[in-house]
Amino acid sequence: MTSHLLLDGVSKRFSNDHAPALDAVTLDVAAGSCTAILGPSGSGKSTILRVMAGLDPVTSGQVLVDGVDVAGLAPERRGMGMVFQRPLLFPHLSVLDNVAFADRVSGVPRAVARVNAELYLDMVQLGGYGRRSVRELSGGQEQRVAIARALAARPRVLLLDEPFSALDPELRSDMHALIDDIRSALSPTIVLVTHDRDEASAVADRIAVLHEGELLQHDTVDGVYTRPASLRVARLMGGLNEVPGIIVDGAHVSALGRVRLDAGRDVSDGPATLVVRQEAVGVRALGGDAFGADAFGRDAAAGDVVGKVTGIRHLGPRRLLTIRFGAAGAEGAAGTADVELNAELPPGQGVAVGSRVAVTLPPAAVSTVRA
Ligand SMILES: Nc1ncnc2c1ncn2[C@@H]1O[C@H](COP(=O)(O)OP(=O)(O)OP(=O)(O)O)[C@@H](O)[C@H]1O
Repeated sequence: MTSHLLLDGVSKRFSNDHAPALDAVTLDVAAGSCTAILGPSGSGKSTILRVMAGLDPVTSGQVLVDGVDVAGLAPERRGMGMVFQRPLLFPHLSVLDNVAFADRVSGVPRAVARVNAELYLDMVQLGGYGRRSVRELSGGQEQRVAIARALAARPRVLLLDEPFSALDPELRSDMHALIDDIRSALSPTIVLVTHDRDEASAVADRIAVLHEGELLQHDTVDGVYTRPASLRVARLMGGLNEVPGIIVDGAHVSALGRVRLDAGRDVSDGPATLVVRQEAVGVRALGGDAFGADAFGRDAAAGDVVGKVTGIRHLGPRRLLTIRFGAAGAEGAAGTADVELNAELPPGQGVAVGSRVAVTLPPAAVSTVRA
């Protein structure tokens, strides 16, 4: 029950007066995998799902399921199930009959359809709720029924359009676990639209980043976080550190000094902006204990660069430090502009505004983006 899904150069224009909602998007989703479509409001996330589902026709390009162009197929014949932000259940039907609906439409006798529906209700942990009216359900339960109803049509591709955005954080993480269960039991190909990067990384194997209808990057979760294809992707993924400079002999040179780059990256000479996640920056209080990411260790002094803490912001139990380098902070490479880095620290040892700290940038976490 799984299919390979390919968008090949898909564009969608709602009107000639406006920019396209999708602009020559090529997106390859492997059978049985889960891709999250992430992007700001208006970037084309819902449109991409709607053209996959056949709810909107493409302007150009193709949607291929297992290599077959589905342009001529009506939505219900594409082997896809869709779940929307609002569950859109049939209010006049019981929970069980909502889930049995797809079987009933395709001519399965009521008794058999109801037995099948029970199986899908069990899968979404609503066994025993079948006789209820949908009006008696909580928001999270309604969304589970909507998922069971989509699964009962045995889709090879499951399209989820922000289905959890109206739920509170605890329910959302229950739903993420439910998606894992569904993947283990049925292995459908899943495309999930979300504007929440934490949700994308919790649920998906890969993230596709959309901006103004353009696919900026489709990569593993680690890939989009630690090897962003552009500064826009880095920012959309919540990256805070951008250090302008120049690559010379395999190292990035800036106010941070020379930062060695992983040999596997593009290290050809020329202007480039260094990006490094705030969680990956190792910080050590000078003269004090080490803290920050353990992997860098307190003895990793060789690559350290010294700066001054100019700000601290609490992020729940963690803290986000702003550290300044260069003439206004501490030691920096002569002749280069001042620069700031952000470093996210786990709970534990304190550091005060004004303290001097040594910062380590592990080569595996450092990436560069061409200007
Ligand atoms: N039916 C339509 N008619 C005209 N323009 C549309 C239509 N649907 C979407 N658009 C436009 O296409 C672009 C992409 O819209 P879309 O709904 O796909 O974005 P989105 O990323 O899902 O946004 P959001 O996160 O706010 O839901 C927007 O500029 C939107 O105004």
